Amino acid sequence: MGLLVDGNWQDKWYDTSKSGGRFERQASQFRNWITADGSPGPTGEGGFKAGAGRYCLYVSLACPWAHRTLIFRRLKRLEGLIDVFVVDPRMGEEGWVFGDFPGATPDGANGARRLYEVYLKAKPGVTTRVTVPALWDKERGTIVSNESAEIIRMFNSAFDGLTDERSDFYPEPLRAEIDALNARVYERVNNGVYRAGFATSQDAYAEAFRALFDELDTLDARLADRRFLMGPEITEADIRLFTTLVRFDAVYVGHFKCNRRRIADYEHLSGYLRDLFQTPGIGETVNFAHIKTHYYWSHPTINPTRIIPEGPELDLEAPHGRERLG
Ligand SMILES: N[C@@H](CCC(=O)N[C@@H](CS)C(=O)NCC(=O)O)C(=O)O
Repeated sequence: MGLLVDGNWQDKWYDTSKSGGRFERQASQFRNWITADGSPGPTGEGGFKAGAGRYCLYVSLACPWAHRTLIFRRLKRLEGLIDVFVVDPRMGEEGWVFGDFPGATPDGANGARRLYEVYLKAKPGVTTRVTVPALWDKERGTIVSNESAEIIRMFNSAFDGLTDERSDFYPEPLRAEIDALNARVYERVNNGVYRAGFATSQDAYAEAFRALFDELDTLDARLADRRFLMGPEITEADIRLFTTLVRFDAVYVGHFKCNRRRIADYEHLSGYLRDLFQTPGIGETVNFAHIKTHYYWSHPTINPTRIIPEGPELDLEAPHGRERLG
Protein backbone atom coordinates (compact mmCIF):
# COMPACT_ATOMS: atom_id res chain seq x y z
CA MET A 1 0.00 0.00 0.00
CA GLY A 2 1.42 3.36 -0.90
CA LEU A 3 1.25 6.34 -3.20
CA LEU A 4 3.15 8.39 -5.76
CA VAL A 5 4.59 11.71 -4.55
CA ASP A 6 6.08 13.89 -7.29
CA GLY A 7 6.51 10.74 -9.36
CA ASN A 8 8.23 8.75 -6.57
CA TRP A 9 6.66 5.67 -5.03
CA GLN A 10 6.32 5.81 -1.25
CA ASP A 11 5.17 2.82 0.77
CA LYS A 12 2.74 4.41 3.24
CA TRP A 13 -0.50 3.36 4.94
CA TYR A 14 -3.45 5.80 5.05
CA ASP A 15 -2.80 8.74 7.36
CA THR A 16 -5.66 9.09 9.85
CA SER A 17 -3.69 11.16 12.36
CA LYS A 18 -5.20 14.51 11.40
CA SER A 19 -8.81 13.36 11.20
CA GLY A 20 -9.47 11.82 14.62
CA GLY A 21 -8.83 8.30 13.35
CA ARG A 22 -11.21 8.74 10.42
CA PHE A 23 -10.40 7.29 7.01
CA GLU A 24 -10.88 9.93 4.31
CA ARG A 25 -10.86 8.80 0.70
CA GLN A 26 -9.08 11.09 -1.73
CA ALA A 27 -10.75 12.30 -4.89
CA SER A 28 -9.71 10.54 -8.10
CA GLN A 29 -7.36 12.59 -10.30
CA PHE A 30 -7.97 11.44 -13.87
CA ARG A 31 -11.43 12.68 -14.77
CA ASN A 32 -11.79 12.73 -18.56
CA TRP A 33 -14.67 11.05 -20.36
CA ILE A 34 -14.92 8.78 -23.37
CA THR A 35 -17.81 10.07 -25.48
CA ALA A 36 -19.42 8.83 -28.68
CA ASP A 37 -17.95 11.68 -30.77
CA GLY A 38 -14.91 12.65 -28.71
CA SER A 39 -16.44 15.85 -27.37
CA PRO A 40 -15.55 16.66 -23.75
CA GLY A 41 -17.65 15.08 -21.00
CA PRO A 42 -18.82 16.70 -17.75
CA THR A 43 -15.20 17.02 -16.52
CA GLY A 44 -11.72 16.98 -18.01
CA GLU A 45 -10.76 17.40 -21.66
CA GLY A 46 -12.14 16.04 -24.92
CA GLY A 47 -10.48 13.87 -27.54
CA PHE A 48 -11.45 10.47 -26.15
CA LYS A 49 -13.78 9.12 -28.81
CA ALA A 50 -15.35 5.70 -28.33
CA GLY A 51 -13.59 3.12 -30.48
CA ALA A 52 -13.05 -0.64 -30.65
CA GLY A 53 -9.73 -1.75 -29.12
CA ARG A 54 -8.56 1.77 -28.26
CA TYR A 55 -9.17 1.56 -24.50
CA CYS A 56 -8.43 -1.02 -21.83
CA LEU A 57 -9.28 -1.38 -18.18
CA TYR A 58 -6.98 -2.10 -15.29
CA VAL A 59 -8.88 -3.78 -12.49
CA SER A 60 -8.60 -5.87 -9.38
CA LEU A 61 -11.26 -8.56 -9.08
CA ALA A 62 -11.15 -7.87 -5.34
CA CYS A 63 -12.04 -4.21 -5.55
CA PRO A 64 -15.70 -3.16 -5.25
CA TRP A 65 -15.09 0.03 -7.28
CA ALA A 66 -13.38 -1.80 -10.13
CA HIS A 67 -16.07 -4.48 -9.93
CA ARG A 68 -18.71 -1.94 -11.00
CA THR A 69 -16.85 -1.32 -14.23
CA LEU A 70 -16.47 -5.05 -14.93
CA ILE A 71 -20.21 -5.59 -14.52
CA PHE A 72 -21.00 -2.69 -16.85
CA ARG A 73 -18.50 -3.97 -19.40
CA ARG A 74 -20.33 -7.27 -19.36
CA LEU A 75 -23.93 -6.00 -19.30
CA LYS A 76 -23.20 -3.49 -22.06
CA ARG A 77 -21.42 -6.16 -24.13
CA LEU A 78 -18.15 -4.29 -24.32
CA GLU A 79 -15.90 -7.33 -23.83
CA GLY A 80 -14.86 -7.39 -27.48
CA LEU A 81 -14.13 -3.65 -27.49
CA ILE A 82 -12.32 -3.09 -24.19
CA ASP A 83 -9.61 -5.44 -22.90
CA VAL A 84 -9.17 -6.04 -19.19
CA PHE A 85 -5.94 -6.56 -17.26
CA VAL A 86 -6.23 -7.96 -13.75
CA VAL A 87 -3.75 -7.19 -10.97
CA ASP A 88 -2.66 -9.69 -8.35
CA PRO A 89 -5.01 -9.52 -5.35
CA ARG A 90 -2.06 -9.31 -2.92
CA MET A 91 -1.34 -5.61 -2.61
CA GLY A 92 1.98 -5.18 -0.79
CA GLU A 93 4.68 -2.57 -0.48
CA GLU A 94 4.73 -1.83 -4.21
CA GLY A 95 0.97 -1.39 -4.31
CA TRP A 96 -0.93 -3.20 -7.05
CA VAL A 97 1.35 -5.44 -9.15
CA PHE A 98 0.90 -7.85 -12.04
CA GLY A 99 1.54 -11.26 -10.49
CA ASP A 100 0.92 -14.95 -10.74
CA PHE A 101 -2.19 -15.42 -8.60
CA PRO A 102 -4.72 -17.57 -10.54
CA GLY A 103 -7.01 -15.27 -12.51
CA ALA A 104 -4.52 -12.37 -12.52
CA THR A 105 -3.00 -11.31 -15.87
CA PRO A 106 0.12 -9.55 -17.14
CA ASP A 107 -0.21 -5.95 -18.27
CA GLY A 108 -1.01 -6.47 -21.95
CA ALA A 109 -1.01 -2.76 -22.82
CA ASN A 110 2.11 -1.32 -21.19
CA GLY A 111 4.06 -4.37 -20.02
CA ALA A 112 4.32 -2.86 -16.54
CA ARG A 113 5.20 -4.92 -13.48
CA ARG A 114 3.55 -2.51 -11.06
CA LEU A 115 0.45 -0.45 -11.65
CA TYR A 116 2.21 2.73 -10.54
CA GLU A 117 4.39 2.52 -13.67
CA VAL A 118 1.21 2.95 -15.73
CA TYR A 119 0.24 6.03 -13.71
CA LEU A 120 3.74 7.46 -14.24
CA LYS A 121 3.51 6.85 -17.97
CA ALA A 122 0.22 8.76 -18.00
CA LYS A 123 1.61 11.66 -15.99
CA PRO A 124 5.29 11.72 -15.03
CA GLY A 125 5.84 13.48 -11.71
CA VAL A 126 2.26 12.92 -10.57
CA THR A 127 1.20 12.90 -6.91
CA THR A 128 -1.65 10.42 -6.49
CA ARG A 129 -2.80 7.18 -4.96
CA VAL A 130 -2.51 4.37 -7.46
CA THR A 131 -5.97 2.87 -7.60
CA VAL A 132 -8.09 0.53 -9.65
CA PRO A 133 -10.07 0.83 -11.80
CA ALA A 134 -8.01 2.80 -14.30
CA LEU A 135 -9.19 3.25 -17.87
CA TRP A 136 -6.23 3.47 -20.25
CA ASP A 137 -6.15 5.04 -23.73
CA LYS A 138 -3.63 3.20 -25.92
CA GLU A 139 -3.79 5.90 -28.60
CA ARG A 140 -2.88 8.87 -26.44
CA GLY A 141 -0.91 6.81 -23.92
CA THR A 142 -2.70 8.12 -20.89
CA ILE A 143 -5.30 7.35 -18.24
CA VAL A 144 -8.72 8.61 -19.29
CA SER A 145 -10.28 8.13 -15.87
CA ASN A 146 -9.68 6.40 -12.56
CA GLU A 147 -13.11 7.18 -11.15
CA SER A 148 -15.43 4.18 -11.26
CA ALA A 149 -18.63 6.21 -10.84
CA GLU A 150 -17.78 8.03 -14.08
CA ILE A 151 -16.39 5.04 -15.97
CA ILE A 152 -19.71 3.22 -15.57
CA ARG A 153 -21.58 6.22 -16.93
CA MET A 154 -19.32 6.22 -19.99
CA PHE A 155 -19.85 2.50 -20.49
CA ASN A 156 -23.60 2.97 -20.15
CA SER A 157 -23.86 5.04 -23.31
CA ALA A 158 -20.64 6.09 -25.09
CA PHE A 159 -20.19 2.83 -27.03
CA ASP A 160 -23.85 2.31 -27.96
CA GLY A 161 -23.11 3.18 -31.59
CA LEU A 162 -20.62 0.29 -31.76
CA THR A 163 -22.72 -2.42 -30.12
CA ASP A 164 -26.27 -3.68 -30.49
CA GLU A 165 -26.78 -3.27 -26.78
CA ARG A 166 -29.31 -0.57 -25.91
CA SER A 167 -29.90 -1.29 -22.21
CA ASP A 168 -29.84 1.87 -20.11
CA PHE A 169 -28.93 1.66 -16.42
CA TYR A 170 -29.24 5.40 -15.87
CA PRO A 171 -32.58 6.27 -17.47
CA GLU A 172 -33.39 9.96 -17.75
CA PRO A 173 -36.61 9.97 -15.65
CA LEU A 174 -34.90 8.22 -12.73
CA ARG A 175 -31.65 10.18 -12.70
CA ALA A 176 -32.41 12.52 -9.81
CA GLU A 177 -33.59 9.66 -7.60
CA ILE A 178 -30.64 7.45 -8.56
CA ASP A 179 -28.19 10.28 -7.81
CA ALA A 180 -29.76 10.94 -4.40
CA LEU A 181 -29.71 7.28 -3.43
CA ASN A 182 -26.16 6.80 -4.74
CA ALA A 183 -24.96 9.64 -2.54
CA ARG A 184 -26.34 8.02 0.62
CA VAL A 185 -25.21 4.55 -0.33
CA TYR A 186 -21.72 5.77 -1.25
CA GLU A 187 -21.21 7.61 2.00
CA ARG A 188 -22.75 5.08 4.37
CA VAL A 189 -22.38 1.70 2.64
CA ASN A 190 -19.82 1.57 -0.21
CA ASN A 191 -17.34 3.81 1.56
CA GLY A 192 -18.95 3.17 4.94
CA VAL A 193 -17.45 -0.30 5.26
CA TYR A 194 -14.02 1.21 4.61
CA ARG A 195 -14.65 4.00 7.11
CA ALA A 196 -15.43 1.32 9.70
CA GLY A 197 -12.59 -0.99 8.72
CA PHE A 198 -9.83 1.61 8.33
CA ALA A 199 -10.84 3.69 11.38
CA THR A 200 -8.08 4.00 13.94
CA SER A 201 -10.20 5.32 16.80
CA GLN A 202 -13.17 3.73 18.54
CA ASP A 203 -15.36 6.77 17.89
CA ALA A 204 -14.59 6.92 14.18
CA TYR A 205 -15.37 3.21 13.88
CA ALA A 206 -18.62 3.46 15.86
CA GLU A 207 -19.80 6.42 13.80
CA ALA A 208 -19.25 4.59 10.53
CA PHE A 209 -20.71 1.34 11.90
CA ARG A 210 -23.97 2.98 12.99
CA ALA A 211 -24.45 4.90 9.75
CA LEU A 212 -23.78 1.71 7.77
CA PHE A 213 -26.29 -0.45 9.58
CA ASP A 214 -28.93 2.29 9.77
CA GLU A 215 -28.69 2.59 6.01
CA LEU A 216 -28.85 -1.19 5.50
CA ASP A 217 -32.07 -1.22 7.55
CA THR A 218 -33.50 1.52 5.34
CA LEU A 219 -32.51 -0.33 2.18
CA ASP A 220 -33.96 -3.58 3.50
CA ALA A 221 -37.31 -1.85 4.09
CA ARG A 222 -37.18 -0.23 0.64
CA LEU A 223 -36.78 -3.65 -0.94
CA ALA A 224 -39.83 -5.14 0.81
CA ASP A 225 -42.14 -4.33 -2.09
CA ARG A 226 -39.84 -3.75 -5.02
CA ARG A 227 -37.51 -6.11 -6.75
CA PHE A 228 -34.72 -3.59 -7.34
CA LEU A 229 -33.91 -0.23 -5.76
CA MET A 230 -35.76 1.80 -8.39
CA GLY A 231 -38.53 -0.72 -9.10
CA PRO A 232 -38.79 -3.60 -11.56
CA GLU A 233 -35.61 -2.85 -13.53
CA ILE A 234 -31.96 -3.00 -12.55
CA THR A 235 -30.27 0.39 -12.56
CA GLU A 236 -26.84 1.75 -11.81
CA ALA A 237 -27.86 2.11 -8.15
CA ASP A 238 -28.25 -1.68 -7.85
CA ILE A 239 -24.88 -2.43 -9.40
CA ARG A 240 -23.21 0.06 -7.07
CA LEU A 241 -24.83 -1.51 -4.01
CA PHE A 242 -24.26 -5.08 -5.22
CA THR A 243 -20.46 -4.91 -5.25
CA THR A 244 -20.43 -4.01 -1.55
CA LEU A 245 -23.16 -6.48 -0.54
CA VAL A 246 -21.49 -9.43 -2.24
CA ARG A 247 -18.27 -8.82 -0.25
CA PHE A 248 -20.07 -8.18 3.02
CA ASP A 249 -20.47 -11.60 4.65
CA ALA A 250 -17.18 -12.92 3.26
CA VAL A 251 -15.00 -9.97 4.26
CA TYR A 252 -16.56 -6.88 5.82
CA VAL A 253 -18.28 -8.71 8.72
CA GLY A 254 -14.96 -10.08 9.97
CA HIS A 255 -12.09 -8.06 8.54
CA PHE A 256 -13.77 -4.63 8.77
CA LYS A 257 -15.75 -5.46 11.97
CA CYS A 258 -19.09 -4.69 10.30
CA ASN A 259 -20.79 -7.32 12.38
CA ARG A 260 -24.13 -6.11 13.70
CA ARG A 261 -25.74 -8.42 11.16
CA ARG A 262 -24.80 -10.36 8.02
CA ILE A 263 -26.52 -9.68 4.69
CA ALA A 264 -27.80 -13.27 4.92
CA ASP A 265 -29.75 -12.21 8.05
CA TYR A 266 -31.73 -9.45 6.33
CA GLU A 267 -35.20 -10.39 5.20
CA HIS A 268 -35.07 -8.59 1.84
CA LEU A 269 -31.43 -7.71 1.21
CA SER A 270 -30.49 -11.40 1.30
CA GLY A 271 -32.86 -12.35 -1.54
CA TYR A 272 -32.01 -9.17 -3.42
CA LEU A 273 -28.31 -10.01 -3.31
CA ARG A 274 -29.04 -13.52 -4.64
CA ASP A 275 -31.31 -12.11 -7.33
CA LEU A 276 -28.56 -9.81 -8.62
CA PHE A 277 -25.91 -12.53 -8.29
CA GLN A 278 -28.01 -14.81 -10.48
CA THR A 279 -28.65 -12.15 -13.12
CA PRO A 280 -26.79 -13.20 -16.29
CA GLY A 281 -23.56 -11.22 -16.55
CA ILE A 282 -23.30 -10.33 -12.87
CA GLY A 283 -22.48 -13.46 -10.84
CA GLU A 284 -19.76 -14.41 -13.36
CA THR A 285 -17.79 -11.31 -12.42
CA VAL A 286 -17.48 -12.31 -8.75
CA ASN A 287 -14.23 -13.96 -7.67
CA PHE A 288 -14.17 -14.81 -3.96
CA ALA A 289 -10.57 -16.06 -4.02
CA HIS A 290 -9.40 -12.61 -5.15
CA ILE A 291 -11.78 -10.85 -2.78
CA LYS A 292 -10.80 -12.74 0.37
CA THR A 293 -7.10 -12.89 -0.44
CA HIS A 294 -6.89 -9.18 -1.16
CA TYR A 295 -8.42 -7.90 2.05
CA TYR A 296 -6.99 -10.42 4.51
CA TRP A 297 -3.51 -10.32 2.94
CA SER A 298 -3.08 -6.65 2.08
CA HIS A 299 -3.86 -4.85 5.33
CA PRO A 300 -1.17 -5.90 7.81
CA THR A 301 -2.27 -3.33 10.40
CA ILE A 302 -5.63 -5.12 10.55
CA ASN A 303 -4.55 -8.74 9.94
CA PRO A 304 -0.79 -9.10 10.54
CA THR A 305 -0.76 -12.91 10.17
CA ARG A 306 -2.20 -12.66 6.66
CA ILE A 307 -4.24 -15.78 7.35
CA ILE A 308 -7.18 -15.96 4.97
CA PRO A 309 -10.33 -17.46 6.48
CA GLU A 310 -11.68 -20.66 4.95
CA GLY A 311 -15.33 -19.63 5.31
CA PRO A 312 -18.01 -18.59 5.25
CA GLU A 313 -20.22 -20.87 3.17
CA LEU A 314 -22.46 -18.62 1.07
CA ASP A 315 -25.61 -19.73 -0.72
CA LEU A 316 -25.89 -17.13 -3.45
CA GLU A 317 -27.16 -19.77 -5.88
CA ALA A 318 -30.27 -20.51 -3.77
CA PRO A 319 -33.73 -19.53 -5.12
CA HIS A 320 -34.69 -15.97 -4.18
CA GLY A 321 -38.34 -15.72 -5.26
CA ARG A 322 -38.19 -12.00 -6.03
CA GLU A 323 -39.56 -12.12 -9.58
CA ARG A 324 -43.09 -11.51 -8.32
CA LEU A 325 -42.12 -8.07 -6.91
CA GLY A 326 -42.74 -5.16 -9.24
N1 LIG B 1 -12.85 6.61 -6.17
C1 LIG B 1 -12.20 5.49 -6.70
C2 LIG B 1 -11.71 4.57 -5.60
C3 LIG B 1 -10.93 3.41 -6.12
C4 LIG B 1 -10.15 2.71 -5.00
O1 LIG B 1 -9.95 3.27 -3.92
N2 LIG B 1 -9.67 1.47 -5.26
C5 LIG B 1 -8.90 0.77 -4.25
C6 LIG B 1 -9.09 -0.72 -4.36
S1 LIG B 1 -10.61 -1.29 -3.66
C7 LIG B 1 -7.44 0.99 -4.50
O2 LIG B 1 -6.96 0.81 -5.61
N3 LIG B 1 -6.71 1.34 -3.44
C8 LIG B 1 -5.29 1.53 -3.47
C9 LIG B 1 -4.88 2.70 -2.64
O3 LIG B 1 -5.73 3.41 -2.09
O4 LIG B 1 -3.68 2.89 -2.52
C10 LIG B 1 -13.18 4.80 -7.63
O5 LIG B 1 -14.34 4.60 -7.25
O6 LIG B 1 -12.81 4.51 -8.75
